[in-house]
Amino acid sequence: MAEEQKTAGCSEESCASCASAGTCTSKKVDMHEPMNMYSSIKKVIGVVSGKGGVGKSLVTASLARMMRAKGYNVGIMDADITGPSIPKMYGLHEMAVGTEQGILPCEAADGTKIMSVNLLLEDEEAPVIWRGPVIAGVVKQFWTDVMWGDLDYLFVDMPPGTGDVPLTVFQSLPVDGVVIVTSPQDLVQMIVKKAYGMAKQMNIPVLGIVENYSYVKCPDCGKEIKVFGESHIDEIAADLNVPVLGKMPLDPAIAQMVEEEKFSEAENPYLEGFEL
Ligand SMILES: Nc1ncnc2c1ncn2[C@@H]1O[C@H](COP(=O)(O)OP(=O)(O)OP(=O)(O)O)[C@@H](O)[C@H]1O
Repeated sequence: MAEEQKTAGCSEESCASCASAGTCTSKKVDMHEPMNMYSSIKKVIGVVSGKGGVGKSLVTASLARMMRAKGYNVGIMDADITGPSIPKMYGLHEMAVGTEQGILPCEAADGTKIMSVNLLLEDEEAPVIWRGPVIAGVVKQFWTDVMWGDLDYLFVDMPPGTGDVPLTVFQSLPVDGVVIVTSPQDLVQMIVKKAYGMAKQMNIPVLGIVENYSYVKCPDCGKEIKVFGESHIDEIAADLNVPVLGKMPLDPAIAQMVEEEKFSEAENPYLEGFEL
């Protein structure tokens, strides 16, 4: 294995428990890819989940909307290459334009800049059947070849789990922090800990946890029904010493914004009151 591969992303903790500890002579190597020369990005925030289907894309877009409503310049990199959902949420169906200098992200109605594989495909319904290294290469290009312009925040919607693409993003992009999205189910503790453990090993701060599908509010009596059972997110967050940023119900109003492709007008009252 190449020296860079061995050391890049090693944290002090992972070095301490590594089989090569004490004998490893290699120095840490910065594997970050160069940002496109027409980009200036102040903060990169990854949105991760230990498993699929927890509403990670919805939380990514909600965080982007929250910062956009505060007046920040915001971008979303849809790194969920095989399951891209961000452009549709914002009603974007055009193709991104490329120039000699790079690719221009598409702009949503609220000014959010978006790049996704769906904005590069002739047919947005065509499946992406690419092997891991090709997908990882595309994600890197979203950083090196996309002309993001001046952004205060770039949110990266990661594919679920702790596989190849999250690893590429963590190694190639200067990620300032991650937000973990989860749902209140049996396996949640184990799954959140996996996502948390990966960020820690990569030396990336965990900014907090968002619980989605926490409850459903009865439209008649207002009672909160815990469809997936009682939440344990507060205990898990306390155990990991990270804040809970929000608990989101399954909300038909939010689902409708997505369905109508009008997320650029969406407000998510369940994710407010914190700084990123
Ligand atoms: N709190 C919520 N209220 C209403 N609808 C929601 C909520 N959370 C997610 N949804 C809807 O559920 C669907 C799946 O959400 P989303 O695409 O964000 O999941 P995901 O975690 O990104 O999926 P995957 O990880 O498998 O790619 C979307 O149609 C989304 O609009």
